[in-house]
Amino acid sequence: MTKSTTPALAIRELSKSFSGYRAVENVSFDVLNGRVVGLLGPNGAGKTTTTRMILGLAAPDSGEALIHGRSYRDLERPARMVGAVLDAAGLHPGRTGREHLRIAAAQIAAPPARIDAVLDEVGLAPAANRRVAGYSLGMRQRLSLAAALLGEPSILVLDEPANGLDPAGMHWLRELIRSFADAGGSVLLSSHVLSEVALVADDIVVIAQGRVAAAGELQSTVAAHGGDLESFYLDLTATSAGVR
Ligand SMILES: Nc1ncnc2c1ncn2[C@@H]1O[C@H](COP(=O)(O)OP(=O)(O)OP(=O)(O)O)[C@@H](O)[C@H]1O
Repeated sequence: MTKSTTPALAIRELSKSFSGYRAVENVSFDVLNGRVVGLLGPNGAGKTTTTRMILGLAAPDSGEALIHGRSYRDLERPARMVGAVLDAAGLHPGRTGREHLRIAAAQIAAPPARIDAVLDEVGLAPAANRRVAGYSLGMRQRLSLAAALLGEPSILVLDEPANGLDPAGMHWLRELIRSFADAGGSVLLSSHVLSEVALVADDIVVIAQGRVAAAGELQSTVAAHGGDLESFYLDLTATSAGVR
């Protein structure tokens, strides 16, 4: 893991508009080393757009997203720094899980031995030689996570990673995230499942209508409000029920 006193992720006044529509406005927050940060917000709040800017998949209009002090596009070996699970839709149905990982490993020059290691880590080894077309949603999520772990990154950016996982899978994912952070890694976890976030996150960032509505250490932030994470979240986002 990368040891550093700078934040693993430093999001600084990020803004992004689409055809004049301000999807993300002046968003700033940090993800510190060894912390799990839950990124929460209603549909259309700007979470995915923020995540895409962190990963260099969308260019901000202003502001910056720094990964250990550098933008994603300036990283020499980004997959060794950041692993991302955005959605499982990009998987080719005709390829096996192992073939997917072989291609991904070659792209980032990860040693072939990593393929079996990550298959074991995500519990997909028994299905590795089956075509992705026959995978359940939860198995596809596990495969995406395996690909994210190939480069042994110190940061994980996960967008709805629990989608499709069964209760045992959710428990497994929580343990994986927790042990990743306990070993010094950092996790940005975007999720609508508040109960999952409450169980695993150290810090939360709530985005509503493109802006940061609240950010801070989970327990103290929720305690200061009184009630639980759900009532806190619902109060903060009450004006943005329904998509923008
Ligand atoms: N490529 C794009 N072109 C035009 N508008 C976009 C584009 N990407 C996102 N938007 C708009 O920006 C806003 C923020 O979208 P974003 O996907 O970031 O929200 P989100 O918080 O991830 O939502 P969800 O929880 O539903 O995934 C939405 O109003 C969306 O319609």
